[in-house]
Amino acid sequence: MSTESAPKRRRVTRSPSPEKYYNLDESYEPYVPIAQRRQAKLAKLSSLGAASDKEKAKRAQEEADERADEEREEELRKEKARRERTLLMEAQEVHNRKAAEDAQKTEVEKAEEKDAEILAAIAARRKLASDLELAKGIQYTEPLKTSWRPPKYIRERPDEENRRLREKYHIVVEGEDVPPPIEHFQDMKIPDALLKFLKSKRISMPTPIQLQGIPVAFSGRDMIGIAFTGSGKTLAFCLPLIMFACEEEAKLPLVKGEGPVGVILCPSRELASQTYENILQWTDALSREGKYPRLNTLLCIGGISMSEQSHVLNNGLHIVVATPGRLIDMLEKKRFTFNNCKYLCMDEADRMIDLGFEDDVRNIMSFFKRQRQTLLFSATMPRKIQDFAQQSLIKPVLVNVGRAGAANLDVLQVVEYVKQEAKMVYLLECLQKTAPPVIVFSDNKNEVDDIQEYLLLKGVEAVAIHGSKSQEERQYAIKAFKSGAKDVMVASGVASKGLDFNDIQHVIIFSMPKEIEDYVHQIGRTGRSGKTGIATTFVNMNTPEQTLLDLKYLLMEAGQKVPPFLLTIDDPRAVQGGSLKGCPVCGGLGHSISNCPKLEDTQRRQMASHRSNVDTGGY
Ligand SMILES: Nc1ncnc2c1ncn2[C@@H]1O[C@H](COP(=O)(O)OP(=O)(O)OP(=O)(O)O)[C@@H](O)[C@H]1O
Repeated sequence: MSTESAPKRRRVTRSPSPEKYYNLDESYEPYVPIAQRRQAKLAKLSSLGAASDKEKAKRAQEEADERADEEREEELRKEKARRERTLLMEAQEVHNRKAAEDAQKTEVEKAEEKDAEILAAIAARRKLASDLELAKGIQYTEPLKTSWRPPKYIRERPDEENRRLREKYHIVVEGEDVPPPIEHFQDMKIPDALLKFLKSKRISMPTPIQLQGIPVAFSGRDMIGIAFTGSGKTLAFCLPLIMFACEEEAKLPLVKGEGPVGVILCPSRELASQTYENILQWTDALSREGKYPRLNTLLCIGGISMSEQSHVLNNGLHIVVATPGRLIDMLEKKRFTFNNCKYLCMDEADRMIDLGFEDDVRNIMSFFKRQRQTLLFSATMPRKIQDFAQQSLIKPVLVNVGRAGAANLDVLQVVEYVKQEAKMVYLLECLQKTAPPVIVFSDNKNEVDDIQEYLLLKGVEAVAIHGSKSQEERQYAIKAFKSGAKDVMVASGVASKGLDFNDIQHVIIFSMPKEIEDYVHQIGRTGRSGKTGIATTFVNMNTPEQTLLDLKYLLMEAGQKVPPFLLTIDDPRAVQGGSLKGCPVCGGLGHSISNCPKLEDTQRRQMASHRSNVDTGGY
């Protein structure tokens, strides 16, 4: 509306109207003068006074009820508080009692309790058996039967004589009805053709692990075989499989699509290749004279083309030597089956069962359709792994030559303190100690490459091998080194376990591995099959103290010279008066399970949280 067009009005001042200042809805209360209000109140009061006695009594009752309710609530509140106080006091008492008990416990006892808790958590691991067997509750109770028997004179030999023989060869056995030790290959009923071949390789008398292990395996028994590096374990588990395969082939020849009858599992491709080569030599020697059948063996490892071995798969297959990954792949693709497989051997078994491979092993076991003979071999086998493995074996026999994890006594161990920056130069000097071949170990792949480069620059013929190299590079390095074309092989842990190189003169450990078991395997590349060798190890302030302690005790156990800087390291357990048992997880003598380098940090953390959950009732 335009102000122009509106009619002009006179501005009038008026008192504000109720419409302007108040909202005229139900809430509007007109003004009541005070005298009028007093009048109304009096009237109301007098009407109240006139209320019936009944209503008064009712109101009084309600008030009494309310008061009673309040009192009851108050009582309950007090009772609850009293109970809470009692519980708190009890908890406090328990806490005080526990604190007093703890205060009385020595540090050693506390440490032992903690170790026991960690061990219990490890023991709770799932049994090492196929999921199918576990699910169906299949449990075999008797070992497999074989037709092999020792000669009569050995069968009739008194137990006392068997015990004496074991003592003579430092063999410790555990288990029921352990088959007798046999001192001569001939008495093991090994075919002449094979004996002749072994003799040509200067293998004429069985080593301790062979003289007890082969009769155990020939008898069809499950076994755990532990003996130091280079003591001939490979023959001890391959020979029984070869003889078993011969027997099966003689009974009913295998045709395409049938077999294998036995499998050997290895933790690395290199070790599997080496075992495969050995089996080829031994089976060739057997069949050469025509009395024994030709056996087909398949190498089943990653990084190689399987089509090259199609001729093996086109015939009946007797033996498979494999690494877990490729084996599972082949089984899943049904390139062969384990329907008739009755022999499973795991070389370097502690590694196979160890955290990384445990599930693969279970998976592989689930492909077996019938009872099998299971054998586990290694130079290092901590008690905990032995116990764990034993639950999965049927009436197993433990054959132990020397302490599991002990160093080979044929290796002269030298430990030197070398500053980090001086290592390369000192390595050159060290290489002069012996003639080639020499292996240099470092667990760091980059360091392996650096060392090789440095040696090549200095004119040393060196090859290198580690897990990041291609399979061809790895094969080339091993071939060149084995053939003597190269003097030095620089290697990471991959080459340490089980590899059998001819007459290694010297092993140089450029970087001390954290786990003492790895050290034992690494120095074990020299001093094999009765020869002697030298191992030089560089340590410095980067080497963890507990590793140095493990090393110190290992040197002492092997009667080696302990350098002064190792002698000065005190063992906290000894200082506290604790017992100096080997770690049940890695076998290291210088620490307990709670600071075992092998128990990975994450696992330790998991266990700690398990413990605190139990402590606080958190489950
Ligand atoms: N009875 C024997 N007499 C002499 N030499 C043997 C005998 N048995 C095996 N050897 C030789 O000893 C060497 C080491 O054998 P093998 O590789 O089986 O040792 P290992 O115990 O498996 O060692 P590692 O623990 O390092 O794997 C091989 O060269 C093998 O030919």
